[in-house]
Amino acid sequence: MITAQSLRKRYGDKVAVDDLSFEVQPGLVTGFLGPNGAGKSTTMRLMLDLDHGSGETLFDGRRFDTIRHPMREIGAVLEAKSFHPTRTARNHLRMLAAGSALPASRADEVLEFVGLTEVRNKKPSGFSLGMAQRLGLAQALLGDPSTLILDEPANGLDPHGIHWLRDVLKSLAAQGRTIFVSSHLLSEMSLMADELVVIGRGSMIYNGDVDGFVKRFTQSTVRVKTPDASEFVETLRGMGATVDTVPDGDLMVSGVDAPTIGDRAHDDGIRLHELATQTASLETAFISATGASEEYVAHEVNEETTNMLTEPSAADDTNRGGAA
Ligand SMILES: Nc1ncnc2c1ncn2[C@@H]1O[C@H](COP(=O)(O)OP(=O)(O)OP(=O)(O)O)[C@@H](O)[C@H]1O
Repeated sequence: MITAQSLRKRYGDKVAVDDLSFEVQPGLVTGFLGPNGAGKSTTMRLMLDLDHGSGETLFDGRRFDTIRHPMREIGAVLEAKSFHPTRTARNHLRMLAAGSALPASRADEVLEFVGLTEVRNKKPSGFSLGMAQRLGLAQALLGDPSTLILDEPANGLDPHGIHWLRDVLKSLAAQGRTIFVSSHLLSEMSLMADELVVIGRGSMIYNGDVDGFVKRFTQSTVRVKTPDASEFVETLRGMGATVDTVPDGDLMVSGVDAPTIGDRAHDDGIRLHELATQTASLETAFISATGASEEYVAHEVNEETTNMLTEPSAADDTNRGGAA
């Protein structure tokens, strides 16, 4: 288990991580989410003593600096391409294995596991981002650690690679390991993570299970298919529901749950052909939860803002005229 307590980090006047405390449980995948610049990488660096700040992180009750062979307990990948510039992938891992009193054969095992056996004698400087991610994971798994901390491990992987990574992390968690992983791929995170830590501008927004996050930050909608729609709409609005009609005539109802709608339809003799609760996506919940804490806000995409990219300004016209 990881216990992070009161983590804080400033860069000059800027507070990058602001009093973050959370626990990461073994046996589960915990996703670490936040908009760009929210402080995820800084938090991970603080956890691993790679950055100076305040607060404390305990791994199964012990501080990082008291662990004799950290690679055998904590596997981490914070930067995809941080490998020795001249060594081959295999030698890079063999050196690390030696430093942690692990057998050299372990390098080949983890290379095989991540699918890099064919390129093991090549230098990682020539690797694609996806290959570098696989090598990073191999490095993290070298010491068969009980804890994994991975910053954006899916970045650069193709769809097969992402699918593979998900299966790997879920099965490592099922073995009882503690997995803490950041990602911007929310659809992937919704398939992979059991728990979430969500931050914005360095502060905690949510810590708990994925379903709880979606429920807290979105409103579920009930799709109602009925031949008596025009009659039932008024009833539903009278119950305080918000009702929209979609093109096929179904009603999209929010503010009242499906059992309440079904009971009322039954009482009023309304015929229901379908009643389905539609839960919002993790992406919708993320946007709702972190919108106010977004640091880098782009223009909304509409015709006017798109034209900013394509229409030459008056000044440009003048310049072009001058140059002609
Ligand atoms: N070395 C640094 N010097 C100054 N400011 C920094 C430094 N590193 C990070 N920051 C600032 O700290 C804040 C948190 O950055 P961090 O990289 O931890 O965010 P992040 O959540 O990992 O972002 P992203 O999702 O874009 O990778 C940002 O505002 C960033 O500009």
